[in-house]
Amino acid sequence: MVAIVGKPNVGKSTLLNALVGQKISITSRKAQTTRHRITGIRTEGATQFVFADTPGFQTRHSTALNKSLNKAVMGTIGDVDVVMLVVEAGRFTPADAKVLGLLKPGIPVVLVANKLDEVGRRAELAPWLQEVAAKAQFAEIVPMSAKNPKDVQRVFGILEKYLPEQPWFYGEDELTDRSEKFLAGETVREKLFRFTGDELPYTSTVVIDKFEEEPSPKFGRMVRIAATIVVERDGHKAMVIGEKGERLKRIGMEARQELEKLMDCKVFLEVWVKVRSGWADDEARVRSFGYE
Ligand SMILES: Nc1nc2c(ncn2[C@@H]2O[C@H](COP(=O)(O)OP(=O)(O)OP(=O)(O)O)[C@@H](O)[C@H]2O)c(=O)[nH]1
Repeated sequence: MVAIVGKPNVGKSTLLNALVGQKISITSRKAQTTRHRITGIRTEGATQFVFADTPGFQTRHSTALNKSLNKAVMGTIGDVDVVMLVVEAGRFTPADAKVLGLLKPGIPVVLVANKLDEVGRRAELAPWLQEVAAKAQFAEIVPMSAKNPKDVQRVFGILEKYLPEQPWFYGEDELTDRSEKFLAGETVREKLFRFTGDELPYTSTVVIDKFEEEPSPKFGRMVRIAATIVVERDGHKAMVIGEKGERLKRIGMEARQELEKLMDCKVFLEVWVKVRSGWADDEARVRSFGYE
């Protein structure tokens, strides 16, 4: 069991997807796009790596949503064999220190200095590496780029050393223990953020209202999905819908195409947009949307 922790936007989801070898978690330029603990599984030779992705640790705002996110981080890091603490190479901020402070003593921590490709000259990194080495007893410090396949491959050999000998938890071909319904919500959310760029606040979410499966003589299997994008303001709703509904159409179309590939079946997807102002501050509502 490997936990991937770190403040928002350092590249945890990118790293998880690269390690699993297939897109499981969503990534975006916007901070805090990962809201759930997502398990990705990779079996390499005799070793099975089970990864837990965690939401970026939010320290700035303290809404009900953020409290629930922070609880999810705490829940993940308690019971794993090794923790990968992801930071950006050349930077160790107070937010990184805060995440480090949450880690349970006794569990080995591999410090991943990600986005190495953004560091101009590697020699410049040496003093920084020395500085961070003094911050804690890291099992290893790994400067790398989650976008470089060679670096990612090297990570398996590093993590392996910290894993116990025991039977595998999952089958060799399994990639995630997440349901298709969950993946449907994540996929719509990824497209939503991709097509709205930085305009839409991260408090917008996606709720799956319907997920019905039926056999189909023509396609083998068919799934009907209804999704609602919940935003906080009328202005955000207009933004999501776009001119003449173009943007919403695009979000729905791309999400449907991706889901058909992911689930290997015919998908009918309806996407609606609703306004719920202030939902991020309402604890009961946060729970009803599935964030505990
Ligand atoms: N240049 C470069 N960019 C990267 C690398 N890894 C991730 N990124 C980019 O960094 C941004 C954030 O990546 P994510 O994987 O979504 O980050 P995250 O830590 O999961 O973010 P949260 O979900 O907010 O916690 C995206 O634009 C990625 O493409 C890397 O090795 N090099």
